[in-house]
Amino acid sequence: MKQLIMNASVLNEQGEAELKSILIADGKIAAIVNEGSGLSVLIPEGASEKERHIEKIDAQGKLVIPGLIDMHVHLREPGFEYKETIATGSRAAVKGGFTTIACMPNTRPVTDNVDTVQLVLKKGEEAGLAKVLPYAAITKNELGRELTDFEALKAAGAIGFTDDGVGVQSAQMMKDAMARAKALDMPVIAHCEDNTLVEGAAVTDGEFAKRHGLKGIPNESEAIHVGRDILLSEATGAHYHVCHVSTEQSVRLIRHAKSFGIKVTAEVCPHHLVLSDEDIPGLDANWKMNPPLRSPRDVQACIEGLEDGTIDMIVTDHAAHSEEEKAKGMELAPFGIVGFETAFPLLYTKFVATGQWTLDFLVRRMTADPARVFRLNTGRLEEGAPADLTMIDLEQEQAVDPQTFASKGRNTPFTGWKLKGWPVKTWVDGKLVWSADQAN
Ligand SMILES: NC(=O)N[C@@H](CC(=O)O)C(=O)O
Ligand SMILES: [Zn+2]
Ligand SMILES: [Zn+2]
Repeated sequence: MKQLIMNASVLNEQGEAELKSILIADGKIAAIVNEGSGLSVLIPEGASEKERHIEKIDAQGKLVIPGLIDMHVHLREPGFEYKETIATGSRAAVKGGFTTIACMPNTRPVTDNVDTVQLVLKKGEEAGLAKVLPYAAITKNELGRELTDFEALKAAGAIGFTDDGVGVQSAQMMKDAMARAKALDMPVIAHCEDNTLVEGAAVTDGEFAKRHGLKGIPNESEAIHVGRDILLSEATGAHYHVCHVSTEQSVRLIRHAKSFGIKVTAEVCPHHLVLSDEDIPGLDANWKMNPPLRSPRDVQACIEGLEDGTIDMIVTDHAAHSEEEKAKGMELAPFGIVGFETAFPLLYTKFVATGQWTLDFLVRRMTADPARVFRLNTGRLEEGAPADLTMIDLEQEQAVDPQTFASKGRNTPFTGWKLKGWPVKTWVDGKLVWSADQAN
């Protein structure tokens, strides 16, 4: 059946909002016409009764954008279903306006084999919500000792290689990985962390660590890998994508590499754009993630990097943990926070509502830019594109309440934050997969 979203506020090429009607047919955007053009332009003359039947949805002037894309998420299945499952994670994703999500391989077993890649794809399809794209591990068990079978993993449907959760410690291993990825025209996505510089620390090396007598994670532990891997990307020609950039030094290195035409791309998380270590209220592990919250100067560098295109896209690094795990305190709890259900309103409120960014800029960094970097057939509002769409109520203001999350994870530092710009409906391939007014 065809659907018509009427009175939708749509951003045009110039980033200006215009009122449009969007016709969806066969899971695709069939037409986008000026509001008020009438149905006659959409229904061919002599159309049958069936062709004339269109379900109408009145957007009432709300924003409709391409479905958000999140290229860095943890869905925990298989192996850690008590934290999250592919079904609960996908539901949290579409509730947050995300229609395509790429999940990390630090599951149990690690997604280092064909069966697990296929299992993730199958569970993603069964959930029938967001499009779930699996990454495969670079090394077996993410132990950094032996490369996985890149050819077979690509053939099974993996979209890139990463040992996220841990850095690949050996430069030779990373170089071999990039050479093989290059031969297969696949990206290498890297969690950048030199273990010899970290040694069990939980927070950044800075004011907060000093005040609480904690060991610190220095900026160089990230940037050393970024610098090393940029050189390896140059040597091998591989597409190298930097995970969750958090330091001024990493931004500087990536900017420099891009100016030399090296094939490096990068992502940043909302929390690294909005919070610094100075905001951490105490030893609450809901403020613990990897990389850690850095100094205000690093936050500023990440914002500037995103603004000038050094950093290509925003990702959530959605990483659910159980309440018991997070109750262990700052030093013992696992790293990671959830992100799907707060990302858009958080960034809209902090950067767009304040006038620092245009709405179009924020939307591009969460849709067209990740689609371009990872060559995905989505992320654009265009005739013929898949009908992956998100409707957002820019006026609705609401406090973040983790008890209402669709995710199993409640681990967020944003509890109680009053935010605007909440997603209200999400379509994937033309199917309405989430609607605020139908949610319980
Ligand atoms: N980001 C995190 O703090 N945690 C991630 C791992 C990771 O992304 O490195 C996790 O799997 O929990
Ligand atoms: Zn990581
Ligand atoms: Zn991650």
